[in-house]
Amino acid sequence: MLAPLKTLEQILARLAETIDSLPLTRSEGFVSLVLELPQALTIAPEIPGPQFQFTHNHRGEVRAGYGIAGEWTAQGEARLQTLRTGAKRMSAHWEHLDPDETGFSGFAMLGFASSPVTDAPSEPDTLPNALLWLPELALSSRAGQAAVILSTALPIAREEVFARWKTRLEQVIPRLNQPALDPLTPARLDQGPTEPDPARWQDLVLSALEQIEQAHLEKVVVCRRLRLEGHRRFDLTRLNAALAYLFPSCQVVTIRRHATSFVAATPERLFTQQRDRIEVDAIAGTVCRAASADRDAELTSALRTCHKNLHEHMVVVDAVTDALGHCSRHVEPPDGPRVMQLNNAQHLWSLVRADLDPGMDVFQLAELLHPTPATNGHPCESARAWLRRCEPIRRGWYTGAAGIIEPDLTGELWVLLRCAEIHENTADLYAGAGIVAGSDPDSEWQETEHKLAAMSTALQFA
Ligand SMILES: C=C(O[C@@H]1C=C(C(=O)O)C=C[C@H]1O)C(=O)O
Repeated sequence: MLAPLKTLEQILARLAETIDSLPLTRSEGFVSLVLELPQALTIAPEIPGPQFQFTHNHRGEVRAGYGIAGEWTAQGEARLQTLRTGAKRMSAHWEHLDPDETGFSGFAMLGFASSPVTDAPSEPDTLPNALLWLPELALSSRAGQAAVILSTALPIAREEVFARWKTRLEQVIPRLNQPALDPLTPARLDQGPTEPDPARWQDLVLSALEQIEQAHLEKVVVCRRLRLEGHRRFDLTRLNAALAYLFPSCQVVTIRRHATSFVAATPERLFTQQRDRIEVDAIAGTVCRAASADRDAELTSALRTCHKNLHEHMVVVDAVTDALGHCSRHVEPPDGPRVMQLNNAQHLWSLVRADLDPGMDVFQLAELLHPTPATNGHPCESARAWLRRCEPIRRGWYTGAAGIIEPDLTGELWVLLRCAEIHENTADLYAGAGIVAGSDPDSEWQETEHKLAAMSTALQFA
């Protein structure tokens, strides 16, 4: 194994050898230079400045981006169309050079808030409503192989881009695969306010149930926010490592533009698109886990047979199947429900797969699928209107989506659940629960407690 400094030296030498083959004087577009890394990654380093990271332990995949080579932001009902226009231009004029024949290519991150409408003017420290982001330096690791991808907007002078890329490489490469940090003792976290409080939650769920009884709604997802204060500044490297360890089948997401970081460990894909194939996770219907194997098996079997949970689940499956019907040649019968077990909860989970109409891209699919009734409700517009009127918190990026966009504008988006906004030693955690006929306010509150435990447990180790 090469020492990190040796790796840096070799990559800088490779950059110097190859930079003259790049079309840097072209009048528009982007160019990416892909260089091989000697070793796969398990996690990407935390560096000050704009950064995103997606780590999936079971898949053995890491993708991360640092700095900004290109970015597009948007808000309002047309936000995804606006970003799509930028993305199409990027994709049409994006050249790759892969001298080491790694097979990796550049990628962008797409992410957006739950609602396209931001009521309050966004604070300087929050993420934009919707964001497409081509990083200056990206790391990609899968199947035991890894690459670093350097990108820039064109035209650019050779000296300028060389200096920029060199600075980024010097920041990132020596910190790859550093030995794991020594563990800290788990820290006590102080509970701050929870919004809505338990009394307001009761009112909110009862008022949702009234809407359901009057047949204005079939399902609506009610959410809450909990503030936790740590006794030390949360360390994102430790937090990512703890989340990846505790939730190996989830996508651990970190997005940071300013001082506040958005972090999630989500089990739910909005979709994965590979060429004309799509796969969607329909996840809804939740019970907790139990330490005793017998009790745990009882809970699993109760989940499988509970009418309320099955109904809550099928609302999502049907809505996803229906949405895919609008963009597919063939939608397969849903595969499920099976039970997805995480260490803090178990969910009913179905896979919905389809063969897409030709030419579909991530932006069109996100437009059709977001939000599913797993995080919003059904019928979609009535649930949205009710939530806008009654929900006491602003969701921000919680229940939005984020993921990786490939150069051909296919890709994968994850629903932003089990998440927190983190600033220094303060974390705002979010969780919600689907309300259908038969839901009980106290049990739904308990369900949000179990969901919040995903992040609060990991934060104790950060
Ligand atoms: C809304 C959340 O989760 C969603 C709601 C679920 C449910 O109500 O059973 C299950 C999984 C997610 O689709 C959350 O985690 O905050």
